[in-house]
Amino acid sequence: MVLAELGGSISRALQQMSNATIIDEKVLNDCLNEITRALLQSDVQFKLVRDMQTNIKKIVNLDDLAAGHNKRKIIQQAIFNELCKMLDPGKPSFTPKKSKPSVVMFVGLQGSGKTTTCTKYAYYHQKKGWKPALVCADTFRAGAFDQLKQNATKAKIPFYGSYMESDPVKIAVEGVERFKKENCDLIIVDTSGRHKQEVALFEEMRQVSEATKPDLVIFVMDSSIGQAAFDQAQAFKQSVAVGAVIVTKMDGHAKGGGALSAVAATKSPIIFIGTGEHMDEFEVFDVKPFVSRLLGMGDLSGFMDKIHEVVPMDQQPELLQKLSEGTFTMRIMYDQFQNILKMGPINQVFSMLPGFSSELMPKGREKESQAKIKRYMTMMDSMTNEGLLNFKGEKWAGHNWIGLLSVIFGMGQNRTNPKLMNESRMMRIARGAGRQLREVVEMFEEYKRLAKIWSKMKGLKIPKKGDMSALSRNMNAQHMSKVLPPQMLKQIGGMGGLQNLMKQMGSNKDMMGMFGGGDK
Ligand SMILES: Nc1nc2c(ncn2[C@@H]2O[C@H](COP(=O)(O)OP(=O)(O)OP(=O)(O)O)[C@@H](O)[C@H]2O)c(=O)[nH]1
Repeated sequence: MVLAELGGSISRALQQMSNATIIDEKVLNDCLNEITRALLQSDVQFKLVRDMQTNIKKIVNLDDLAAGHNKRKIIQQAIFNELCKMLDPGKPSFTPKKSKPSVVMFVGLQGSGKTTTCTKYAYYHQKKGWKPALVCADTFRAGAFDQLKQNATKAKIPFYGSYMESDPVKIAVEGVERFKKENCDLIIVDTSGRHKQEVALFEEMRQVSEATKPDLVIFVMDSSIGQAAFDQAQAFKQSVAVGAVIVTKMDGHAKGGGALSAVAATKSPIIFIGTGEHMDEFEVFDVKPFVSRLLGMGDLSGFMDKIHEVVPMDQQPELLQKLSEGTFTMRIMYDQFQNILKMGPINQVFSMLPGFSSELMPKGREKESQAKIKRYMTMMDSMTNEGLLNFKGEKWAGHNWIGLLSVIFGMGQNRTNPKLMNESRMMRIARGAGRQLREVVEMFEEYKRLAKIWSKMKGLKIPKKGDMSALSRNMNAQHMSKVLPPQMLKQIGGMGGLQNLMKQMGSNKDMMGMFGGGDK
């Protein structure tokens, strides 16, 4: 994932500092130099990096800190805050209100992903009960209207545009008027991304903006543009009142530091990120959880939200009921595998867990893990005929997705040969699924390990959507150590490392803040 390397480098710099016995000027400088180098390599603008370094040095004056102060904590907090500051211009963007018509104009260079992002933005709001509409005011690029029309049709969103009209201002005004009459509450205007001359493009943006009077102008940028981001964002800002940024292609291999520069240039927050070509690959952007993930501190609230997002509402009470009965069946495992596959890029989910930056997840493992789940599901499909999906190998109580993920990533406990059922039944399952007997045995091993791990998760309940208090009450190192899979605990540095991590984050409340939580 984008910025993963940056996160990895910063985490390492912090870790090295934590390993030092005494935190003196040299240790602090080494740590800051390492972070500076990482930021510059990620294409973050030089001035921003220099300012960050100066600010941290101002906050962390080692001479002034009395002996009793936890210097590590203060330094880490300062770095965390400065990174957040870089991404947070300090004022929120305009937020459209449902049932009150808002006009949102999208600007950005051709190829930035503007048209795709317009549809994603519309689709996102449509799912939340809005009535969005799309207007294509790009008359420069042949095919622009067709592309928007195609996207809009797929998402069942009304659209407006013209093959004949060459005046973008006229189309924009007509489209906005029409959709206002039709009571649409989110009217999205897509604009050109290229002109014969750059000056003409910016003049056109100014005119469209003047004529449609948008409530919000969103600047769309490709995360891979590097150092060019600052100038590009600033150029748009000088022509129109950019109020928010959306960064696209965060799923690629770009360095991504340009995103930070765009925030500085426009003094506007990033509100969403694009993480793929598909309509659903679009995420709300929150600074604190993002930086938290970047530094390998996890984003538990995002993780929980993701779970609530993918476990269908109607399945949630039934699942919880079954769980409280303490019965873990193959059917439950099957359903949860299905949900995990829906969770989207598994890497992304993984990076929300504390102790992991996404860099720690080796490339290629993602596909392997997904293939493994699919393989197990095929075998379980063949069990349906055997009536085995209600099979209960272990009694268990409590549930935890961290455990499930750990199993999928092969980080569970020692393998033991499960004598769960006789060989002839297993042979039948293998034949039915067109797989080897050894693979069926492997699946049962996974099942057994899963049940065993989950049985240890008793007590950590997934809180209701938006309610993090239950989780926060449960959060102490002792509990976390039981909840985290052994491999993950090892990554953090064992019980000591976990206690350290939690101490460094300060109180539970602070920690939930770091994890993007707190009751919302
Ligand atoms: N991987 C990935 N591809 C994306 C993302 N967003 C857009 N794209 C792709 O980027 C390419 C360009 O996107 P468009 O939406 O056509 O770009 P545009 O900026 O609207 O271009 P103009 O309409 O010419 O101004 C398309 O192939 C999109 O599918 C993203 O978040 N991730």
